[in-house]
Amino acid sequence: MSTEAASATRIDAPGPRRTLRIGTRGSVLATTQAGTVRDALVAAGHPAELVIITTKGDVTPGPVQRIGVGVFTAELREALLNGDVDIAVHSYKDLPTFQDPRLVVAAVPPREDPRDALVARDGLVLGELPPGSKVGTSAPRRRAQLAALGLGLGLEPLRGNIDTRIGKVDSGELDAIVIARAGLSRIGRLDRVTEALEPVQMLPAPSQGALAVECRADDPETIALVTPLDDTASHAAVIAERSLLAELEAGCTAPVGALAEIVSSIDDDGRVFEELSVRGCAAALDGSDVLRASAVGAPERAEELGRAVARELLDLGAKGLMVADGIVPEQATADD
Ligand SMILES: NCc1[nH]cc(CCC(=O)O)c1CC(=O)O
Repeated sequence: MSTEAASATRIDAPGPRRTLRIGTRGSVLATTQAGTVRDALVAAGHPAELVIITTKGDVTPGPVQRIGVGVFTAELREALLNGDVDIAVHSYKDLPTFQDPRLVVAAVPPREDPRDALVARDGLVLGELPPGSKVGTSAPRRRAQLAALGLGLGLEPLRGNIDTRIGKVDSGELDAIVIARAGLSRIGRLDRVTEALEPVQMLPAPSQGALAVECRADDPETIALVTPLDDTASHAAVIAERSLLAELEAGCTAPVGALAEIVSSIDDDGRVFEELSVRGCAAALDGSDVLRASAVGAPERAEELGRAVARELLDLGAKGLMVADGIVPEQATADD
């Protein structure tokens, strides 16, 4: 077979094999996450490579609340819209709730355990930390819920990548930190978790532990390649949690927690069926008050369930609680 014939065969084949370009931030966590998407695409026979993109959140020090909306995601979305990459992989909770109509989240891969994790000195759990212990976390949601526990902990600001954060416990600068368990899991550091915080004490950030695999809305070819990576249960949970957040008109720096989970129920005839349980909370920043609400229903009604829980929180006075604390929803962004 001549070279010409070989190349003619390739051109005639359905869907010529271009290498898919996957945009990601450059941190170990981000490249590990995006690497799982690349590996899944390659395993399915679609060549793919990572393209590192630096975001404002990577280069700007200081509290993320002050830097602006979408600090970890705006440049990735720009690269996607410009056609510099075909796919962007984000930590879902870093995405603003506003969805650009030119982009679609084509897949939510199976979610990691969404809980927050305590990484404390000497293997301590939360209840063993003496009053006055220095606990690092910048997310208002975590600060508020920790304060509400009434343990007398000293809450300290915390930013930087996961290793930097853990380093503050190792050096003795802090007694403990609270970070997403999913981040530790993805980079193989679960051994450092001294307690996974139960959602009754600490509801995670909406969509924590989930990835968003985003494509251009006008690129059906890439969307079709990415769709098989979607996990229906994870996707439904994230839709519920984010519609809750959107209905509250709050961003990821608001003291709002949400967790949706598929649970098994039994009907009158003894048949097992699946439902989506949605829990949400809105807290005063100082932890003086935490409002809670929940709903259960068919997973197909994820968006509606999330909104219903949000409306119940609003009826209970969530807006006043958050606005009184100086949280301006329009400025809210992700540092959770
Ligand atoms: N912007 C911070 C951020 N974005 C995603 C994660 C962890 C992984 C996840 O929740 O999916 C983290 C770190 C943290 O909250 O401790």
